[in-house]
Amino acid sequence: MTIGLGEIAVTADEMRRVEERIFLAGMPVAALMEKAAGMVARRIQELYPRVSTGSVGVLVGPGHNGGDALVVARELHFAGYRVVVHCPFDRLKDLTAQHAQYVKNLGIEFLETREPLRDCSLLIDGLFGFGLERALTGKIAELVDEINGWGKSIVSIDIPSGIHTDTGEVLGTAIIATRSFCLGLWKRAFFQDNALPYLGAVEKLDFGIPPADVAAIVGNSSPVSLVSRSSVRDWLPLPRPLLTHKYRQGHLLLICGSRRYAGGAILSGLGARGSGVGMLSIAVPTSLKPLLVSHLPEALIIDCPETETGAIADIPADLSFYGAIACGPGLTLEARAVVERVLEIDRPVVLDADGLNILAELGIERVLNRREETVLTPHSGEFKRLFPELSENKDRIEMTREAARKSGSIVLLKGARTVIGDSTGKVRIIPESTPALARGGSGDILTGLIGGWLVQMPEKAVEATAAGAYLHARAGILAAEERTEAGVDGVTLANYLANATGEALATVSPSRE
Ligand SMILES: NC(=O)C1=CN([C@@H]2O[C@H](COP(=O)(O)OP(=O)(O)OC[C@H]3O[C@@H](n4cnc5c(N)ncnc54)[C@H](OP(=O)(O)O)[C@@H]3O)[C@@H](O)[C@H]2O)[C@@H](O)CC1
Ligand SMILES: Nc1ncnc2c1ncn2[C@@H]1O[C@H](COP(=O)(O)OP(=O)(O)O)[C@@H](O)[C@H]1O
Ligand SMILES: [K+]
Repeated sequence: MTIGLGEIAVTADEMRRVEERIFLAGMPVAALMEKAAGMVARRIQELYPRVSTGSVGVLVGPGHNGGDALVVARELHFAGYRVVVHCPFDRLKDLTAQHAQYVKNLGIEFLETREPLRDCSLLIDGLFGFGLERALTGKIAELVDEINGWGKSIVSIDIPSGIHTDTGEVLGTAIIATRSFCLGLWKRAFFQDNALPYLGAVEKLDFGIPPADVAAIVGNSSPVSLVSRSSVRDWLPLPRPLLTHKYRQGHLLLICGSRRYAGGAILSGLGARGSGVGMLSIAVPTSLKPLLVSHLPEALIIDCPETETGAIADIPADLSFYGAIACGPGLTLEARAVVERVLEIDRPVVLDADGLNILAELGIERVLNRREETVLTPHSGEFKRLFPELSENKDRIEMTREAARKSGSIVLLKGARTVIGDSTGKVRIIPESTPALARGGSGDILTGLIGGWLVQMPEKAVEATAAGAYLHARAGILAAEERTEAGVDGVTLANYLANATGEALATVSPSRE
C-alpha cells in the first residue's frame, strides 16, 4: 500500500465500508467477486495441482462468501478438477443464487447430504466470511464439527467459517482450516490469538483495492497496523554516525533479579546487549554481582542492599543519571519501594514482570501522569492484575488499545501475536512469531531489548517498543528454523537478535539510497 498507513488489519465494518465506496464508484459487485474468487481459484490450482488432487468438495453458504465458493467451483471445474458442491441453505443472496444456477447448469453435482464429501481430498470452505455475526448452531454446526473430524485439507475463503472477523472468537464452532486466503485487506482475526489454531497457513490475496478508498475509511481513525521489516529498518538508529561514543549510544539502567530469581537478571542483560546499547548498568542484589559480572562483562553492575529474602532493598545510585530504566524481571513483590522510586523519575521506563505486579498493587494511576513514557509489557495474567475491568473483553486488540488509553502508557500485551497500544489510540501488531518463545525467560530478553532500543531513541518510544518486539519474534523464528522449536532457550534467543537485526537492515530501501 502506498498511502502511508502501511499494512493494516481491518474490522468487518471497515471492510464493508471500503467495499461500499468501491461499488459506489461504479465497480459492479459481481465483477469484484469474480476478481477475488478468481485469485483464490488460481492459488488453489498452484497449491493443489489437478493431477495430484482427487475430487474437490465446495461448501457454499448463503452470502457472498458462498458466491466466491461457487466461482471457485466453476473455475476448478473448467480447469479439469472433479468438483462437487454442498450448499445446506434454502435461501441464497441474489448473486450467490445466480452463480449456483450456472454451476448447476454446467453439470456440477450438488450433494443433498454431506456424507459424500468424505470422498473428497480437498474441501473449500465458503460457508461464511466477514458477514458472520451470530453463532453457528444446529445442522451447520454439526456439519462443521463433522468435517473438522475428518482431518482433510481445508481451504477457507476469506476466513474460516465460524471465526468472528474482528475478535477472532469462535462463534459456536468453526472450520479448522489448513490454509486461509484473506481477501483484499487483512482482517483483524488473523492476528487474534483465539483464531490462530483455526487459520492454518495464511495468505492475503490482493485484488486491487484503491488505497484512497482504504485511507478514506480507515485513515482518519486509529488504524491497527502491522509492524513490518521495512518499518523496523526505518526506525532503528542504524547505521550509527561515525563520530559517536558509548555515552551517546544511550545508557540503560536495568533493575532486576533477586536471590530467588537470578536468571531473569542475566537474560534481561542479554536482551539489552542485543540492542547494542552504548552503556549498560544493572542493579541487582549484592549477592548476585559475581554472577552478573561473569555473564555480562561489559555491564556495570550496581550491587544493591538486600532484604532478608534477597530482593533489592534500595539502589545506591542517582536514577536520573540514566537515559532510560527497565525494571521488573525477577524482582519479587518485596522490591516495592524500588518500583515506587523508579516511577518518580523523569526518564522513560519499561516495566515488566514483578514491576507490573507491584504497579497493580500501587494502582495504575501511578503511571498516568508520568512526564516521560512508560512502557508496560504484561502477559495476559499480568494484564488481568493491572486492568481487571478490561480482562473480560475477548478482543485483545481493543483491550490493549483501552489499557493504553487508561494508563496513558505504551501497553505491549504479550502472546502468540503481540499487540502494542499507545496513548493516542494507535495499535500495532507483531504479525508473526513462533511458539518456540512460549518458554520461561523469553520475556526477560524482551524487557532488556526494548529498554536498550528505548534509550537509544527515547523520542520514539512506540517505535522502539515495536522494533524490539518485532526483532524478538524474528529472532525466535530464525532460531527455531535452525534449531527446531525445542532449541530456542533464552540465551540462544539473545544470540539470534543480531541475525534478526541484520535481516531487517538488509531490507532494500529505495528511499535510503
Ligand atoms: N471484501 C470484499 O471486498 C469482497 C468480499 N467478497 C466476499 O463476500 C463475503 C462477505 O459476504 P456477505 O456480506 O454476503 O456475508 P457472508 O460472510 O457470506 O455471510 C453472510 C450470510 O450468512 C448468513 N448468516 C450469518 N450468520 C449465520 C449463521 N450463524 N447461520 C446461518 N446463516 C448465517 C447471513 O444471513 P442473515 O444474517 O441475513 O440471515 C448472510 O446471508 C466476504 O467474506 C468475501 O468472501 C468477495 O466476493 C468480493 C470482494
Ligand atoms: N505461542 C506463542 N507464540 C509466539 N510467541 C509466544 C508464544 N507464547 C509466548 N510467546 C512470547 O514469549 C514471551 C514470553 O514472555 P513472558 O510470558 O513474560 O515469559 P517469561 O517471563 O517467562 O520470560 C513473550 O514475548 C510472548 O509474546
Ligand atoms: K469461509
